[in-house]
Amino acid sequence: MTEDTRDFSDLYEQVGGVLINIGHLSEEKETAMELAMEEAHKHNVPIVVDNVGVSSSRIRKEVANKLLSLEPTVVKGNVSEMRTLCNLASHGKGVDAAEEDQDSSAMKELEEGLLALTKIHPNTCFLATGPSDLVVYQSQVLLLQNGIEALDKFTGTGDVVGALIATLLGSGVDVLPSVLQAVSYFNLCGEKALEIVQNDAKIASIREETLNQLSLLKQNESWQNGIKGDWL
Ligand SMILES: Nc1ncnc2c1ncn2[C@@H]1O[C@H](COP(=O)(O)OP(=O)(O)O)[C@@H](O)[C@H]1O
Ligand SMILES: Cc1ncsc1CCOP(=O)(O)O
Ligand SMILES: [Mg+2]
Repeated sequence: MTEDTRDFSDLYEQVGGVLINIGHLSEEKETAMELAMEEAHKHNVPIVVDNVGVSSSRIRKEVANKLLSLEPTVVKGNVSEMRTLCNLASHGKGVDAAEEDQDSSAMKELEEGLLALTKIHPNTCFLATGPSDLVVYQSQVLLLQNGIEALDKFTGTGDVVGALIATLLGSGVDVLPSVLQAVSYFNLCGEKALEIVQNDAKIASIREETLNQLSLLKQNESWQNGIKGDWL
């Protein structure tokens, strides 16, 4: 909502959760993001960091590491971005993940990399998104399987997932259920959208219907029955 540090004292009286997205980075924003995290801790507000584009520049990686050292509640990114955070080779370009980083051996390597990170950052939950979504929190590992391919084709999908996690954390839901429900809810919105637009499966139609479903899917009280995933 803001990058103006003068806003912080008023906003922190109102917010339940904060989302720090490094997508549009600048030197000024780096300082603002660090301050936002310090203030969040003072106000006991949970923090989500979205490492947008971290595979594509040295500066982003430095910023991501600095933000990680400030103990966010959740750190997320697509699988290529999270490989960069683990110091694994990443094929990510710009804000996009690469297919080479999504196969099963790459996912196993990423799981091990994230488990190693949780040893250093036991209070942070890590989420790597893609065709399967890997959640690693302390020694727990969860692989989620909902979603549709089109969610990788339009920009801003990972951003929405980050916002949903911050919203759930901000309303008092525990860390692991917040991440699990946010990812699964968004991906089920995509699945429902594809079902609805099947005769018009153009990218903008799927996008629009996925966004419609953000407010509609929850009207089905048993939406959680559609969640697919396994503990590893
Ligand atoms: N090929 C895919 N199949 C199913 N779901 C996907 C696929 N790609 C991405 N998603 C879903 O889209 C959302 C955004 O993921 P992703 O595209 O990896 O992140 P980002 O937008 O940050 O690059 C996540 O909920 C993820 O599970
Ligand atoms: C927030 C932001 N800043 C620059 S591009 C972008 C969007 C990133 O998109 P996605 O969430 O699909 O990775
Ligand atoms: Mg995306």
